[in-house]
Amino acid sequence: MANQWGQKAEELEISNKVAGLGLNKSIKSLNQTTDSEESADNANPADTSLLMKIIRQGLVESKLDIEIQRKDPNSPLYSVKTFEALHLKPNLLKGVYAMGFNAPSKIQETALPTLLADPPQNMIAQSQSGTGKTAAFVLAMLSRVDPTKNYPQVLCLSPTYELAIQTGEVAAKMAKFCPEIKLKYAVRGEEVPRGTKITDHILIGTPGKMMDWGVRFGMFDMNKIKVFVLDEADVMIDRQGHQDQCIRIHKCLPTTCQMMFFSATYDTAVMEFAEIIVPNPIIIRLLREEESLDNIKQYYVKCKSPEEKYTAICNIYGVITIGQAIIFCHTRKTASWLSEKMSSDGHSVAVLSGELTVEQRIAVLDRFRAGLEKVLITTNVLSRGIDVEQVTLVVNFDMPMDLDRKADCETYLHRIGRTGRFGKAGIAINLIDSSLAMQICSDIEAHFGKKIQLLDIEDAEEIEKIGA
Ligand SMILES: Nc1ncnc2c1ncn2[C@@H]1O[C@H](COP(=O)(O)OP(=O)(O)OP(=O)(O)O)[C@@H](O)[C@H]1O
Repeated sequence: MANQWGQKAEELEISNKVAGLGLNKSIKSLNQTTDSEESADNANPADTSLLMKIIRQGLVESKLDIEIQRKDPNSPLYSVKTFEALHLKPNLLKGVYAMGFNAPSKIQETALPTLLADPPQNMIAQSQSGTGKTAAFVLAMLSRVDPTKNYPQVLCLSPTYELAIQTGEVAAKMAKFCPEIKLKYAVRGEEVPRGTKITDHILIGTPGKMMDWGVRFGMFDMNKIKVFVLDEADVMIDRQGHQDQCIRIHKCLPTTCQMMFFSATYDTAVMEFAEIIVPNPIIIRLLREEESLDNIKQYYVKCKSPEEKYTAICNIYGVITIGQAIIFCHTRKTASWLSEKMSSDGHSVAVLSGELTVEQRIAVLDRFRAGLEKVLITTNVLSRGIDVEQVTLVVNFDMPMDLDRKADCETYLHRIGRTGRFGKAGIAINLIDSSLAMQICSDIEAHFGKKIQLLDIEDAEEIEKIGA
């Protein structure tokens, strides 16, 4: 059965998974601001997570420490350096190795012994995208199942259809040698006739479907659920609709149910919510590798119009040798105007903005990574998460600002900052065409305490110096 289920995941090739699923529609409906070409083009968090998952090429290793908080000092806590030390069922261990995992990742070292311990421990875990969270909770889910009992024992909630499918695929692969474990997607399109009792052991899906099956139609007994996983907890809880559904599902779970919340980020409100609904949790956080502005030479150029901004970019290009560049615009309209202008002047340009499906975004990023285009013009759909080593120049065609038109320092950092892994030197150029943009630039300078120098774009010698 696990195979059959795995087959379903495999049948859904990336193109099927991400295209034609109304994702484009969901981007628009979830994020009103992307509706107009002329309004700020921002990222939808669920789409960003999906994009990150799909484009990731492997594990993000971290040398940073894990921070652990536990309310109950008696709860066991130890870490493992090998998967054998977890005493998994042999076929599960075989599945883990078949996936090419030789040793637990940093977050897995700490999370797994706790997740597998008896009596079960609740956990709230945070670590950045790509550090092995999904693999950790999926392994815990599979380990907890008693396959001799034919009813749902594990629920795993994801914010969207596509993210649920991603998690399901990991579970299917890991359970490859455990055909006795039955898994089922609780997502749109999956129908169970009324009056049927679900016999699968693990349900992975979205809150609406899970509510319908478990709470509204009683297709399984919520009281028998042993493990409840909330994946992408920040995205789940951030959206009011999901938060209500999560609470309603959670209320029907037995007090003995083990809760596992996993997320790349938790803002304060989300963490407060998590701590309310997860009794006595062990909280683990893998400190994230922060971006920094060290190694980045920052400049601003005064311009009077978008045309002058364009000329500024051309002047810079004419004088210094640039590996690859990313240019950030505020709206889709500006992004497409700029790309047309640059293309007609013979630059090889790619555009990545909010109207593209996740599949199209991946294609654009793949081409850019491969160096097929030298310039990537984008909006805030890509402020974070693209570590392209060869990018040497970042241009803020429009300065990042929040909804109150104030400096958005965090976005600025994500746009131009580098992590230690990609710590090569870079150049950032801010194009300033209004007093508001100037104000934002000064606020950013003050915020980071790092000088942003004026660059005279007419002066080739000066431009040459920045490339040196
Ligand atoms: N122990 C491991 N050894 C090698 N590769 C691993 C290990 N654990 C996970 N991976 C791989 O690393 C990548 C990232 O893992 P995973 O998807 O579990 O991260 P994540 O933290 O859940 O990311 P996200 O926040 O985007 O969901 C995947 O390709 C996964 O197959």
